Amino acid sequence: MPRTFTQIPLTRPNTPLLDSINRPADLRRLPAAQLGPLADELREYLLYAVGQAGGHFGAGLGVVELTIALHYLYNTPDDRLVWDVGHQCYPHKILTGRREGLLNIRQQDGLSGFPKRSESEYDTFGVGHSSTSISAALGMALGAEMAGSDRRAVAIIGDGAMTAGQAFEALSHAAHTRSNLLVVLNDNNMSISHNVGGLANYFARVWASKSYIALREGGKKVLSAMPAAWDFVRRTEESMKNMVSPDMLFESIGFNYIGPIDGHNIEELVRTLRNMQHLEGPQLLHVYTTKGKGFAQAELDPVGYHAINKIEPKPKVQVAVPAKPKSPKYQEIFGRWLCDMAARDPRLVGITPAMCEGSGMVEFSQRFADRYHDVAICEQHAVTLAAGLACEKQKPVVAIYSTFLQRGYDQLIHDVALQDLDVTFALDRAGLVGEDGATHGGVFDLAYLRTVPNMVIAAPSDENECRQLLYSAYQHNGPAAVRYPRGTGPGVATEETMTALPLGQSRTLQTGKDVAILAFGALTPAAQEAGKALNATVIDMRWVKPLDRDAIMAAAAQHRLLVTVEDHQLMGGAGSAVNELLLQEGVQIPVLNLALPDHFIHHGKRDALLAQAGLDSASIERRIRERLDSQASLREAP
Ligand SMILES: Cc1ncc(C[n+]2csc(CCOP(=O)(O)OP(=O)(O)O)c2C)c(N)n1
Ligand SMILES: CC(=O)[C@@H](O)[C@H](O)COP(=O)(O)O
Ligand SMILES: [Mg+2]
Repeated sequence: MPRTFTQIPLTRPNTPLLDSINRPADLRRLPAAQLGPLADELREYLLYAVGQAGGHFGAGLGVVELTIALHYLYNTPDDRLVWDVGHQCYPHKILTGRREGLLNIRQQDGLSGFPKRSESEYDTFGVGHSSTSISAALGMALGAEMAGSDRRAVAIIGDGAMTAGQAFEALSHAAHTRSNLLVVLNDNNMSISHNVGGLANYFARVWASKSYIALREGGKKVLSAMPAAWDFVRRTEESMKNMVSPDMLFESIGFNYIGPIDGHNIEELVRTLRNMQHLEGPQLLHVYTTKGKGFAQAELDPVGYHAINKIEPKPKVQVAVPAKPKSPKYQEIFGRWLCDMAARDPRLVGITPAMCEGSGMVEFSQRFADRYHDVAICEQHAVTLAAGLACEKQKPVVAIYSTFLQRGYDQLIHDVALQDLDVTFALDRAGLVGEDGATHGGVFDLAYLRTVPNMVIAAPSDENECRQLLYSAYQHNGPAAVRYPRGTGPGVATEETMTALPLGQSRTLQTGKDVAILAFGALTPAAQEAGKALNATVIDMRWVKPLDRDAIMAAAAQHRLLVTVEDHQLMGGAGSAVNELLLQEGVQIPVLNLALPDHFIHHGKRDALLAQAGLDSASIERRIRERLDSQASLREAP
């Protein structure tokens, strides 16, 4: 039985067995009887390391035994393990030579919080977004077949990730190719929030069906190579399964379904996986686990312990510091606006694809339960569902992380914008997100949204602007997006009243000379600071689409240099939009576009990453001065 911990160790625990494993080959030399004690040590080390570094917590604790069993039985890295989402990969990283590196996970230059091909040969596929593992593992299985290799491919996917369409697309195709692919369904009955929907209910019923479990336990675990005496048991089992088991689902698709088994019973895991290892064709092993397993509070509160912050050491000397009122995060500004708006407008419907807490929708989900839809990890469905609601004159608000809306892009164009439907997109985590890194960067949305006819896009510069622009976008009768960043803003108090700000109208924050800074969104305070030092004009543009044409033309006429500032890729972003406008208008003026460069920005602290990209106030000021200097020297040149 795995041990249960009640405290996160703050000093390095003694883990002699774990320390002897520097690669999975070391693990494979252990006698099976040592795997249980190893799981205890691994779990304790995991608690310690995540306490030191912060990061995803509950999911990793839930797959300690599964990770050990898979690396024990499969010849990794030659055999391919593909982790879905990847937030549960910390035990995998510990066993694959990155034990000490875990202390710096998600920190700049430290390990990535997700599997990453450039980090280790054991990380067979880069992830972060969910529900890709079966497709990728199937591709690997087919690739092995083509190369005449007998290497195996295993996808490990959670019940949350299994709700997405792509997972089913891949299952269906795997059934067609009959490839040697193992899908391990790690079912803990949790997404980040409680997993919702028919599939989740189905899995829960299976696990609850003790009679089926008892029958299966009394019988044979793997249905292959079955002696004749098992025929009767098998027939009985088949009929039981038809009542309660998901093999109705998976077997009718074309998978050989085994399970559910207890994913914390390492002996049973090893036995079952070993039996399945050489079965031909697509296999699905259903494993039942507990999110947060082994840490009492996380087991009780898996939502709260999905991820944790680093545990800060207590200062030796306590200094009395006057408490500073905590600024709300943008997600809270959104959540409050959503409740206020819903109280006013009975047509408002709030939709989240499995990100209730992160999107600040907990209060809304409780107060307006009949108008709240957590659709599970189904971004595409979320967008088209909203389109359908809008057809019926309801007012859907899709709260979605910028990075995850990438999944719903065709739906946004084809189902929403093309029909000019009245859907509001609250795009959270726009810009760099920090510790989650490149997989989660919300740095493409302006490029992919502003090319779409009928879309309007707002980029608020502070908390009150966010509230007012959400209101304005909601009032707009058509598709509208409001993008705002992860975390807190500059601390501007929000006005209770909501005022619709005119579409495509900016506000001038200060008037200066020579330089006009056109700031889009969250970097406006940094731009303003730079603008003060430079005595520049600073305009909070508010809208990326439509642009405030008149303000830009006036700024171009009155200054020597236009500067655009945004936390988005340079290509296709707001600065590009300004360039296009100037070109179309035939205006010739030097322009400096300050935005993110054309490479992926990996994990680290958001502020530090922005500074490195030259987008903090000091860098903005320096880059503008450099441009002014080079313009001056150009003018002086003979
Ligand atoms: C496309 C996409 N949408 C949303 C998310 C955010 N997300 C990360 S983990 C997670 C829950 C996954 O649940 P499950 O697969 O069951 O794993 P568990 O955390 O339960 O181990 C969600 C919604 C994501 N990573 N990718
Ligand atoms: C793995 C994943 O996709 C989520 O857990 C994500 O890390 C949440 O990000 P936030 O912390 O910004 O809500
Ligand atoms: Mg789950």
